[in-house]
Amino acid sequence: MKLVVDENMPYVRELFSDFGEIVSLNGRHMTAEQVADADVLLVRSVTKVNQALLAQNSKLKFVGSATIGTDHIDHDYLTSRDIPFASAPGCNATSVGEYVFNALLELADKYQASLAGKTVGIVGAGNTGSAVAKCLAAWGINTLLYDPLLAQQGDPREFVSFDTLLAEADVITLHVPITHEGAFATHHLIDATVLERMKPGCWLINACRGEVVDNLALLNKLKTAPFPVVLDVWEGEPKPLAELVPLVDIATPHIAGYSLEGKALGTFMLYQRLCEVMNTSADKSLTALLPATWYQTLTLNQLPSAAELLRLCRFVYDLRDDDRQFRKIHQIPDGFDNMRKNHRHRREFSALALVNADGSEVDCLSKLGFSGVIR
Ligand SMILES: NC(=O)c1ccc[n+]([C@@H]2O[C@H](COP(=O)([O-])OP(=O)(O)OC[C@H]3O[C@@H](n4cnc5c(N)ncnc54)[C@H](O)[C@@H]3O)[C@@H](O)[C@H]2O)c1
Ligand SMILES: O=C(O)[C@H](O)[C@H](O)COP(=O)(O)O
Repeated sequence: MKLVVDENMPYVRELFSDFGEIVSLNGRHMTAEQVADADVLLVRSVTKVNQALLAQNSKLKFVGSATIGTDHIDHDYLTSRDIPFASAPGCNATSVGEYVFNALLELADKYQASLAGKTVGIVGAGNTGSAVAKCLAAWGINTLLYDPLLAQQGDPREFVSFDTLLAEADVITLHVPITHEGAFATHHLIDATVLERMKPGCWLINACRGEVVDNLALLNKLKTAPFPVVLDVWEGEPKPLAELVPLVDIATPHIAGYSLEGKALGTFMLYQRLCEVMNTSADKSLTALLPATWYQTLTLNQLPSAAELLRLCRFVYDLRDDDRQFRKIHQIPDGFDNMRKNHRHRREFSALALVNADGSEVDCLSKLGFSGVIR
């Protein structure tokens, strides 16, 4: 079999070599000719999988996307061709949760604000929104959930209306898929009108899809009435609105989900699904592939202050490094994609084991709400 895969997918050879020949390609520029004789196609979010890409291929047996979002997939077309498809729901949700938590700590530090008194409005309470809520709950930070679809489905959590969210949230963080139709379409959910309705000075974080925020409206707002903004995703990726970048507090190139664990789990979930489709047993283990837990001696109090917590979070993942690099490269041709391709995968908190300088165990990660072994 021939497997055509996005070159930015870790552990593909370790997991899929038994199935046949692996051809790694640039996902953004994959062509119909390149996939014409593929038996299996494994992509990430930058490959549009549709009739234009697949029309020349009559033997495709499986398409997988190692991502949470599936807006790049023409599901109807795959169904019409009877081609099995799998994505990787939730694979990088912890990574996004930790990114948003780190971003909040950075903003609090920059503006000398306390997170304790803030109310964080989470738009979309699925896997990534819930991961953010978990981190915040562990620190006693008040959250409001807005997710009319889950509310309608009888999810037992408490939800608020969009009006309440806008009226009460001191921070709004976005965790919805990009959708263009229906009562709850998310395209430009945050537009000029909504930006005016947010509480004055409300912080805004977008780590879902760029088009959920009207970037031009945001630019115009920031020019006249600046407020704290974190953008991991941009309208028009890989070419973000150049004028917008200097006006936001933290700017990164769609890497909120780029922990090693998150990316690896995406690949692994496709491996499991392909094994099912091919009726073969999945005998490989993700744990065996990931590098060992790493250890570090830090001097920390059992209940870290905000400053200590920030230091710990920066130790695991210093968001400022990605922000600094992004500002330098975002206008260079291919800068956005090259930064993503060469991104040094950060580890999640679950991969970290901490001991105090005196050798005692540090308990603060459980306080953070992150799962994992703490030694
Ligand atoms: N920046 C990144 O690296 C990154 C990583 C992972 C996912 N994402 C994006 O984030 C999106 C969400 O991921 P997830 O794992 O939480 O997905 P999910 O499907 O688990 O949850 C999305 C939630 O949004 C809700 N929703 C849909 N429309 C809504 C609306 N108009 N208002 C409020 N809620 C609405 C849904 O009911 C659902 O509960 C993905 O679709 C993807 O586009 C980005
Ligand atoms: O939907 C997702 O899972 C994320 O947006 C994903 O992490 C984006 O990364 P990419 O697929 O572009 O490498």
